[in-house]
Amino acid sequence: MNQPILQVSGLKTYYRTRLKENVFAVDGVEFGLKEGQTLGIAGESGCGKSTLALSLMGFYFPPLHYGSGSIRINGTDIMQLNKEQLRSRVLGKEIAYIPQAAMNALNPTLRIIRFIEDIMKEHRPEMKRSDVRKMATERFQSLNLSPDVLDMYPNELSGGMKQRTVIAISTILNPNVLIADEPTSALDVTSQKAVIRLLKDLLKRKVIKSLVFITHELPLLYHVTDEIMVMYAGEIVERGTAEQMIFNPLHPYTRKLMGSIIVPEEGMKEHKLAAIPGAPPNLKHVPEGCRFAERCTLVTDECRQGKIENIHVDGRIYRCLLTPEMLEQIREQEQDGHVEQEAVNEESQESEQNQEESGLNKEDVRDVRADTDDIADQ
Ligand SMILES: Nc1ncnc2c1ncn2[C@@H]1O[C@H](COP(=O)(O)OP(=O)(O)OP(=O)(O)O)[C@@H](O)[C@H]1O
Repeated sequence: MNQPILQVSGLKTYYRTRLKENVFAVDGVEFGLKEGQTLGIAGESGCGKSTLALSLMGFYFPPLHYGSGSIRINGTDIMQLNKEQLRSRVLGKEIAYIPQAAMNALNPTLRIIRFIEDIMKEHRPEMKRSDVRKMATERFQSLNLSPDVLDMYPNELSGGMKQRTVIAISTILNPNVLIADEPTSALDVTSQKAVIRLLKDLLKRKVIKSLVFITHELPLLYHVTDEIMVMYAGEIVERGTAEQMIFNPLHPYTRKLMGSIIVPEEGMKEHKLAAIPGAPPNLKHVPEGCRFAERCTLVTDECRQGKIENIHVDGRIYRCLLTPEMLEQIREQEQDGHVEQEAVNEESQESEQNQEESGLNKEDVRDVRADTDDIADQ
């Protein structure tokens, strides 16, 4: 297949606090992204998702610092570029980033067209204002956004429309990679679906060539991305296809994450939640061995020693000492226990006590996917 558009190797980045302590927020991250690929990044709050996004953009401004590793975009290691080269050659063109809550950061005193004019002034100074407007109008029309929006102020737009407008502005230079950080959070379900439809449209029309979608809602990614990576305490602990990660997660953390997430969509409201006991480790003092060990029900002494290597199986990767066979055996035991528990609960009418250890009901996720696809096809 084609070469990766984005190739990240051994990336380590950290925050240097005012007290001169280091917070190792991204610690040895490796992954590649090819043309046409969509990759989801999921994990609890504070596991390093946004820091990874900032790092990929080369946004190293104190307190964030680059430690080591490489970030290659179309073969160019962006860590070898100076700030000016990064700004003129890479940002917005090769890789674009929509930060969390970007829609609330638009200057309220400017009409939408001004944001686009400013970008084009910087990157295509030869373009006349009238041509910029023509291009913006065509782009908005092609993405099913009303061109009337171009003459409106941000505060005149609804939350969902504002978010879609931000996405349209951020991709105006047709970046190879779009990184969207929690683009659907704080939106109602209808607006979430409209945002997802827009992202799919951007890919279909080849405005963008690949997508990285960051969220703490792992199941949401099933509708959006082909592959999913789960982050925990600065590391990638598992990567696989969306199908594998949602329905057959291997890493004990991914399994817990699947059992703990609130998905505000039809069909999932009945899903019983099981919070993950404990908290992630302090990233100022990362523990030896597996970083999830303190919260893992399958922990052994061995997990707390040395470096935990990635296991590669069936095209997926996970970081745990347990083999796939052992994990499968444990899953079967859990499921047996779960079925027995359900029978007891039915008898005693105490079904609320019944909490799943991991994994969603397959029908639930498929219902939501069908629902989203319906909307996407409209
Ligand atoms: N400016 C900062 N200075 C010091 N530490 C920081 C700073 N910003 C983030 N961190 C720490 O870096 C770690 C990773 O944070 P990050 O925001 O990347 O996580 P996240 O997974 O994106 O979380 P969320 O989903 O809440 O945005 C956390 O331990 C966080 O406390």
